[in-house]
Amino acid sequence: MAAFTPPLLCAQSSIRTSTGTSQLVQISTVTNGVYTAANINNLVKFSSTRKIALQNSRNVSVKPVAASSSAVEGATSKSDSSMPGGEQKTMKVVGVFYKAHEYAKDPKFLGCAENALGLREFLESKGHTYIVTDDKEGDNCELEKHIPDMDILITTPFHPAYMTPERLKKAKNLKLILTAGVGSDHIDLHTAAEKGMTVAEVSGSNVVSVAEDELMRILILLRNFVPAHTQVSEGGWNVAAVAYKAFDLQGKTVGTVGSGRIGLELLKRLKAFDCKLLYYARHSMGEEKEKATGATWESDLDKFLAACDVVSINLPLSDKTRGMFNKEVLNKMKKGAMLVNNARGAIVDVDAVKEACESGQLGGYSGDVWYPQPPPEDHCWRYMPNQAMTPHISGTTIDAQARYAHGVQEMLEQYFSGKPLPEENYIVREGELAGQYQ
Ligand SMILES: NC(=O)c1ccc[n+]([C@@H]2O[C@H](COP(=O)([O-])OP(=O)(O)OC[C@H]3O[C@@H](n4cnc5c(N)ncnc54)[C@H](O)[C@@H]3O)[C@@H](O)[C@H]2O)c1
Repeated sequence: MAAFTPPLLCAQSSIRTSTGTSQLVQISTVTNGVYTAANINNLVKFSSTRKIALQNSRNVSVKPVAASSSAVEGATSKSDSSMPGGEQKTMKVVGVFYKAHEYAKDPKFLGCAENALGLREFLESKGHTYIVTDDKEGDNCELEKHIPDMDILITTPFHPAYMTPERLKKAKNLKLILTAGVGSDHIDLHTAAEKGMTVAEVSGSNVVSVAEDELMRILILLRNFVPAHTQVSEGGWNVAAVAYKAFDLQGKTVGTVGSGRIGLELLKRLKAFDCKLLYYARHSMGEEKEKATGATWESDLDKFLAACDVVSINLPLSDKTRGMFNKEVLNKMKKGAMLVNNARGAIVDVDAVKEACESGQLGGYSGDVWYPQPPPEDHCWRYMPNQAMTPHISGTTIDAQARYAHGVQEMLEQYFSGKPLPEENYIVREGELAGQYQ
């Protein structure tokens, strides 16, 4: 790459972020001399001392700086063995999304099978074949027909296409699996790694959507909202039947298990409610984030559980977290504490949660994640007491759909032009699993 030149509209430029990393960005708009750069494409080696404000991973403000021949040491794009390297090969792309039927009319509803993440024109104009289906279960489903010759698979956690070792082994041409959203546990990541496949998701795309939803669930449980709403919808009126176990959030101890992107966003939101905030994590999130949230790190899970009135789970589903909230762990929580789980259904033991809701060990359980998805009609969580369950909705708001659809298109563009994907999106790369899945 040539030496740094002041950014022009629609040009690419290397910048150094406030966190010290260097990035290649696409300059898209300019207001009052401040350039907005989107589409962070690439990591480059770069030694400028210029600092810019990194607002979030996809939106950077860049002040133009005079050209300097010493600014760029040289851009080194890490090559990725799975990239087509700029070949013009046409590919078979398969997308698996939930069907929206009568709700699909609004074109902004990008996440459904009918609107196919808004990718059809983009893919077909490049000569690629784009097959989209919601039919993902069993040996005779539509997805199975395409597994042997698909090149790219796009899936979503909201309607997960379970990519078992058997399915991945049959997928002889499959090189790239993209998750429209966050959480790629529906893919057998170890097999994908063994087979040299790349798995990537749109990291950060729906973390605010989930954190807002978790805050809502915490309030819904504490206020005993669901029985109150059911009561009036059914023609009843009984204040006592709700008020006997309705509580304020203020003054309670609320904790998140996991303090990654969602855990942090939740803590930031909870700060306004004047509660005591704890987080359980493998590492401290650092002084700056602790100060910003007012949260305290507890590295001992037993002590953490014993202290919390409300616990929110914000972990990926991995070999280490599967079944983590079993009967023994639930019994370490305060009697009557509330549990919110928007992470993954399989992180908790289904029967242990049901029994704890029945016995009152859990004062309430709320979440939007199940295993499998969709769950059977007779799944016990639908019928247990003290629950505020929903289908998997928190990360698929219309706003989140726009972000993850954009993120998927961006990754496809990168892949087709032989460039690496945004660093933070990789879940499996060159045989290695991302840190959060280890
Ligand atoms: N319900 C939804 O719609 C929805 C949407 C987005 C994400 N999610 C789920 O939430 C999860 C978290 O998302 P995120 O964006 O915050 O991810 P993240 O990678 O930013 O954070 C995950 C955190 O968990 C920690 N962690 C992993 N294993 C751990 C262990 N064994 N013990 C303690 N900590 C551990 C990691 O160190 C990391 O800090 C996703 O993996 C996904 O499963 C759900």
